[in-house]
Amino acid sequence: MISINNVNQYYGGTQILWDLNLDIKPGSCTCIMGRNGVGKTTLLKCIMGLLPVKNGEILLEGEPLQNKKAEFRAPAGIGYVPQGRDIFPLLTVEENLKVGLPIRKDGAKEIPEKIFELFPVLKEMLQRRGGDLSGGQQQQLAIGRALVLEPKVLILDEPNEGIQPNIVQQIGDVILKLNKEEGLTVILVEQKLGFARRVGEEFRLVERGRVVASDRMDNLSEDLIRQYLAV
Ligand SMILES: Nc1ncnc2c1ncn2[C@@H]1O[C@H](COP(=O)(O)OP(=O)(O)OP(=O)(O)O)[C@@H](O)[C@H]1O
Repeated sequence: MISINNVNQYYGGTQILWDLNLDIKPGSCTCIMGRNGVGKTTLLKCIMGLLPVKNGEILLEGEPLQNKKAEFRAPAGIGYVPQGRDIFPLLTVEENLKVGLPIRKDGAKEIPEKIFELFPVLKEMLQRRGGDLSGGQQQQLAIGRALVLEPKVLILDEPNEGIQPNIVQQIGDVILKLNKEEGLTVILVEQKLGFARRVGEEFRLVERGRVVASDRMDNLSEDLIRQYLAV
């Protein structure tokens, strides 16, 4: 579904991603894990075209993405929920959700009802400003906004950071439903091991800008956790 081949990325003179290779299977839920600062967010931003890669390939269903502008990602079928959510605080919930509609190829003008089935709180708060929502509600809005495009792949960067446990549970339920029942491919940067084990089928461990271990989540051993995740 998404293949990343030998990607190198730099901030100025500092190299962050080193010949990084990653393969995401269609219909899988893959957790990208690793300690703080190893390059997980940088990797997602490269996939989204928000950061340039020096060399290497990023393929979506075999099509190269790495030289295409960021605006190409959403119409190509990639939904993105960035770290820190990044909703529009002065726009209403409804306006936030409608932002992506013009990109839809089918010309749909209305927010799909499914968004409100997944996140009923968004329907109750349609006219509320995004910035007035709680952190958890903003996260649900950010996920809802990405889903309005009915993407093929949903990429989430630490969706549970700073979120209260009952909303974390709900976000987990939504990810499982989208992935297991609807076959949506999910890529998730996740630090919380319990959450990663609950929703993830596959893991990729990142260390110093490289993927150092890839396997099924069932095979995430105590040894790997000690080596690459424990602080
Ligand atoms: N805009 C930037 N300019 C320079 N260096 C940066 C920039 N953004 C990130 N970095 C550095 O790149 C490295 C990787 O950062 P990145 O945010 O990708 O890590 P991460 O694995 O997502 O960490 P975290 O779990 O803390 O979010 C870090 O050393 C970070 O300090």
